[in-house]
Amino acid sequence: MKVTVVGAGAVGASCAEYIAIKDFASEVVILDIKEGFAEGKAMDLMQTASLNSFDTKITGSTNDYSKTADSDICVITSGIPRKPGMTREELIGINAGIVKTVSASLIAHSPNTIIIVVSNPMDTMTYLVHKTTGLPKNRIIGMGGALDSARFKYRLAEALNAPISDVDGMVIGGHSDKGMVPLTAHATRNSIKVTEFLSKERLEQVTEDTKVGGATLTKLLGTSAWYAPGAAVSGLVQAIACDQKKMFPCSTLLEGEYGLNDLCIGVPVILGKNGIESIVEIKLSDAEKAHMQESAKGVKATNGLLEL
Ligand SMILES: NC(=O)c1ccc[n+]([C@@H]2O[C@H](COP(=O)([O-])OP(=O)(O)OC[C@H]3O[C@@H](n4cnc5c(N)ncnc54)[C@H](O)[C@@H]3O)[C@@H](O)[C@H]2O)c1
Ligand SMILES: O=C(O)C[C@H](O)C(=O)O
Repeated sequence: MKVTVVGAGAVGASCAEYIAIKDFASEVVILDIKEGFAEGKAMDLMQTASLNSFDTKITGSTNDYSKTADSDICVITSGIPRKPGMTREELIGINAGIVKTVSASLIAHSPNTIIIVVSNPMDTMTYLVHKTTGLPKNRIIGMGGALDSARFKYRLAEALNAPISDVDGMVIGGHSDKGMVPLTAHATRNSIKVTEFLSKERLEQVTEDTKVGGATLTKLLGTSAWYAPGAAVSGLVQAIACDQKKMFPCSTLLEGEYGLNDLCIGVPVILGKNGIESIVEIKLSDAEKAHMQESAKGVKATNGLLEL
């Protein structure tokens, strides 16, 4: 199993590290445009192999896509992150050009690959990959919901004063400050709905804190987060590499599911060796449906800025 990660920055390196530590891939190639940067990150990570007990071989490449040839899975993290006060949507001007060029170069060397898009604004970048590469929809996956759900569980555990392992919950919708739809009515603590334990007001606070999770970290760090994003990507990569048939909310092209068309947005999917093996349609309340429609409107407005 060969995995390429484009972008050796904060998220790309974190993602490569988590993939290696989980020790399911034979090879991880990190590629960056900055001279020597990916090679340096790869060497530093390889020097953790004996300490962290993994056998995954990590190599780096300065923009030489021949090194990525025949990758089973490619992760795109290249592009600029936001600074405090910015929205993810403001990154479109620079990141669209990068994602378009990078995805074409990856596919030229790995025509059968599955692509995971991380660069922001992620739902729109995932749609761009659809529009420009012609890959089948099961092989283009946007990562956002897995991260947002992890943040949702963190906030739920905080509100419940419970260990995170007690808590389950999912965030669907767009990966944006306003577009996320945390499914509070479906969230549970050990199979009991959290609505049994938390007031409506406290759950509204959890929802709000979840939606601005990325912005909160960006304000604290001066740039956007990387540990949880890297871990979330590694979870998707592992589910595909190990054919786990796990359910994650991922951004995928919708063709009528959830009453939505011609956009990529986060919905629950099953991930296995073919990438997105199916889209799971769950029953939403009228309020949740309305939030999804509103979220889709936002994603479509950003898609409208693409020069296709
Ligand atoms: N979808 C998500 O949940 C999620 C989570 C975190 C970050 N992000 C996004 O991921 C992206 C990367 O964030 P980061 O914190 O790692 O940024 P970073 O600046 O640390 O790293 C980005 C890297 O991309 C490289 N790069 C730029 N253009 C390139 C090109 N054409 N080819 C190859 N490499 C290129 C840069 O040299 C840099 O090393 C941002 O757009 C950020 O918003 C998304
Ligand atoms: O917040 C960001 O801009 C980065 C990423 O999308 C995140 O949610 O951490």
